[in-house]
Amino acid sequence: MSAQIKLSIEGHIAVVTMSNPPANTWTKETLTQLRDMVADLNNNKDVYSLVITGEGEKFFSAGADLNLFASGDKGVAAEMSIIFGQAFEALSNFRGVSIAAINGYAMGGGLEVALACDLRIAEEQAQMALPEAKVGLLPCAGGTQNLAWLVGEGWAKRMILCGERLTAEKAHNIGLVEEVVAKGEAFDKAMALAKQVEEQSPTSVAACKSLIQHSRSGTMSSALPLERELFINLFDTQDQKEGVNAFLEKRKANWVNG
Ligand SMILES: C/C=C/C(=O)SCCNC(=O)CCNC(=O)[C@H](O)C(C)(C)COP(=O)(O)OP(=O)(O)OC[C@H]1O[C@@H](n2cnc3c(N)ncnc32)[C@H](O)[C@@H]1OP(=O)(O)O
Repeated sequence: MSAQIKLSIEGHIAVVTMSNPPANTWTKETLTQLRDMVADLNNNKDVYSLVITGEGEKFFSAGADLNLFASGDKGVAAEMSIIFGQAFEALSNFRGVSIAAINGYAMGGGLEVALACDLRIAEEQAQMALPEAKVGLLPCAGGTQNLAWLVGEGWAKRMILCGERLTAEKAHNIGLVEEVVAKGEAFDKAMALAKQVEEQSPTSVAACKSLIQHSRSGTMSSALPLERELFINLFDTQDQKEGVNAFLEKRKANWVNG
């Protein structure tokens, strides 16, 4: 079977393209491909960031392939919810910076994959929703938690309980996406941000990301000692010495990701 989740590596950036026409929907196969791809990328020390986008002009992703749920088979529900969890948790835990370039509709699991990323850039015509309840389902791929965390309970409830679909502008106003760009420009903007990431030490970025993730589940009293511990651990890396010395020597740092 040809890849429906396509990968290309451009310098230090992994470009992941959802390519399952017509709506770039998620199936067991596409989720397995994403899960395994992110695991491989985590082992590639040359990759510092990941940009994910949808093929075509209309859809980022319309979420789970609803044909899979038509029979009402509970076994399929269990299988799909597990692989959704594995794929999107792998993405959330990606060592580098992940950026969703939302180039069209991001619905259900299609928005949840963007919510599993660190950053989101949407094109002006993109629309976003978690409409699972409209079809008797619920967002089972982190959506209830990630959305509420990102935009607060009020807007999460408007979107999940009332099925409200947001324009890119509205999504920006409530903090669901950090930036809105013109049609056709999300990918280039995401790549530019990923290039910006290359100026940071990848070891620092990985440690900082794990600390920010910790803020969701840990307490301040556990986070502050962890911050100090990871700060001290950076001094075991070459990147720490390279970064400080490059500054003092007024030159660009050459990261080794270690
Ligand atoms: C844990 C995760 C759970 C989930 O993700 S559940 C799924 C949540 N997602 C949705 O409910 C979105 C369903 N799709 C839509 O509501 C609409 O699409 C849009 C509003 C996004 C766009 O509407 P329009 O412009 O009229 O396009 P169109 O004709 O509906 O879609 C083009 C083709 O794509 C297929 N399609 C769209 N979404 C899905 C889907 N989620 N599962 C399976 N097929 C889908 C359609 O059926 C159609 O196909 P054809 O051209 O053969 O008629």
